[in-house]
Amino acid sequence: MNSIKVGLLGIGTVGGGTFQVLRRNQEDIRGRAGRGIEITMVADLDVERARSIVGDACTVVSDARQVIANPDIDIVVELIGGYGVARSLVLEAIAAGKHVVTANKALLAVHGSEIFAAAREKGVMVAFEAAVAGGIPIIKALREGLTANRIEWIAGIINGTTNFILSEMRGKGLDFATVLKEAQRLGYAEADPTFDIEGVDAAHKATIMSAIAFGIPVQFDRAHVEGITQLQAADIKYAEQLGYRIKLLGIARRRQDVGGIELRVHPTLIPANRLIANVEGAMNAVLVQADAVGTTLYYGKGAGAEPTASAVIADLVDITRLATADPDHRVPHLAFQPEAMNNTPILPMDQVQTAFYLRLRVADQAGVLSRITTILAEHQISIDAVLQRESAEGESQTDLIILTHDTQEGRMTRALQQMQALETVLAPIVALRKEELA
Ligand SMILES: NC(=O)C1=CN([C@@H]2O[C@H](COP(=O)(O)OP(=O)(O)OC[C@H]3O[C@@H](n4cnc5c(N)ncnc54)[C@H](O)[C@@H]3O)[C@@H](O)[C@H]2O)C=CC1
Ligand SMILES: N[C@@H](CC=O)C(=O)O
Ligand code: NA
Repeated sequence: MNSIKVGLLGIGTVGGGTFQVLRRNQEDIRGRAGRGIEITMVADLDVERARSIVGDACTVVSDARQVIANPDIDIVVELIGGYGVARSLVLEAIAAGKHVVTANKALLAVHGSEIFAAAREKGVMVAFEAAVAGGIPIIKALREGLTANRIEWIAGIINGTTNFILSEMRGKGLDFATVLKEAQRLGYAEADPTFDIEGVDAAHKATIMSAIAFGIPVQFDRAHVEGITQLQAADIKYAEQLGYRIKLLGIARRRQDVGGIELRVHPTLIPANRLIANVEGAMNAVLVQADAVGTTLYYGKGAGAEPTASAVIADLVDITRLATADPDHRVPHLAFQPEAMNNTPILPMDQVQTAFYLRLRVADQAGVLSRITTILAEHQISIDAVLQRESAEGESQTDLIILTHDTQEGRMTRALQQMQALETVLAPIVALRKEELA
C-alpha cells in the first residue's frame, strides 16, 4: 500500500523531533501502522531553518495554506501553537477533508468544541495525544484504557517547566529567573513562558482531561488558574518540615455531593511520601482515581522534542490504521459519543473542598494563637497541625503555620478576611491548598 502523506505546519522543537523520530524509526512504524508514514511537505515561516532540518527529503514552503491545499496530503500536523492562526489552519484543514494531529493544548482547551464538531461533520479525525503530558499516553489511557470506569478525580503534574523550576529551586537553591531561562533553552517552555509559570498551560491540559474524564465540553474559561510566581522559598521550606512537597497540580474532580466538577490549577502541598511528590525536573505524572481500577499513575516526559514527537507519531499511526474505518466506529474525540456528553457544571472556587496550609506572620504576644483558632472554629474549619517558628524579622514576630482539615473554600476565604484584619497579623497571610491524594 502507498505511504500515507503528512504535511507539517511548523517545524520548531516538536516538529523537528517528529521529523527525526519518524525517519529514524520508519521501518518499525511501517510495521505497526501497516503502511509507511511520510512527511512530504513542511510549512514554516523560517524556510531556511526548515530546509536545514529536512534537507531534500520534502518540499518546504512558508505558507501553511499550500500544505492544506495539496490534494496529496492525507494528514495535516499542526505544530505552530497558539489560539490565532493555528485555529484557522486547523479548521481549514478539516474543511479540506484532512485528518489533523495537533500538540496544541491552548487551541483545544479554548476552541475544542468548535474543532471537534467541525471534524465530526467532515468525518475526519483530530488527534491530540501530544497536547496533554507530552509523551505520556494519557489521552489513550483516559479515553480507551479506562473506558470501563467512572473516573472520580485526576491530579497531575502536567507542566514540565514549572516542575523543573520548583525542583531546581528546592534541590539546588537556584533562583526562579535562572531556572526559567534554562527551561527555555531546553525547549520545555512555551513561546510565551508566562503560560507556564502562571499555570495557564497546566489549566489548558487539565481542561482537556476534564472533558474526556467526565463527558463535559472543554471549558477553559471556567478553570481556576494559579501559577508559581507568588510562591515563596519560606513556604517550600516549612512544607518540607511538615512532611509535604509543593507541586503545581492540575486537578479535575467529580463532586457527587453537589453535582459539579472542580477544575483547578494551583500550587499544592502533597505528602512527601507519595510517588507523585517525588516527580522531579521536567517530568510529568498524572494520578487517576477511578471506581473499578482504583488508582493508576502515569509518569514520563511531558515536554521536549522527541518525547512530544513520540505522541505525535502515535497519533499518526492511529489515524493511518483507522483512516478507512467508518467514522462512527472510531474512538470519539472526547471519549463519549457526542449525544452522551453532559452539562455537569464546573463549580465556582468557593464550593471547592480542600485542606489548607496557612502561614501567618504574627506579633509574638500571648493570646494571638487563640484568636486565630477561634476565627477558624467559628467558620467550622478544624485544625490538623500547628507549627510556630521564629521569623526572619526577629524576636518580636513569629511565623505561625497551620494545617487544616478539608473545608469548603468559601469558608476559608471568609476566615482569612477576618484573620487578616487582626492587628497582631503583621503581613499578608499565605494560604496554599493541600491534598492528600489518597
Ligand atoms: N515544546 C514542547 O515540549 C511541547 C510543545 N507542545 C506544543 O507543540 C506546539 C509547538 O511547540 P514548539 O515546537 O515547542 O514550538 P516552536 O516555537 O519551537 O515551533 C513553532 C514553529 O512554528 C513556526 N511558525 C510560526 N508561525 C507559523 C505560521 N504561521 N506558519 C508556519 N509556521 C509557523 C515557527 O517558525 C516555529 O518553527 C505548541 O502548540 C506547543 O504548545 C506540546 C507539548 C510539548
Ligand atoms: N511548556 C510545556 C510544554 C509541554 O506541554 C511544559 O513545560 O510542560
Ligand atoms: Na500525552
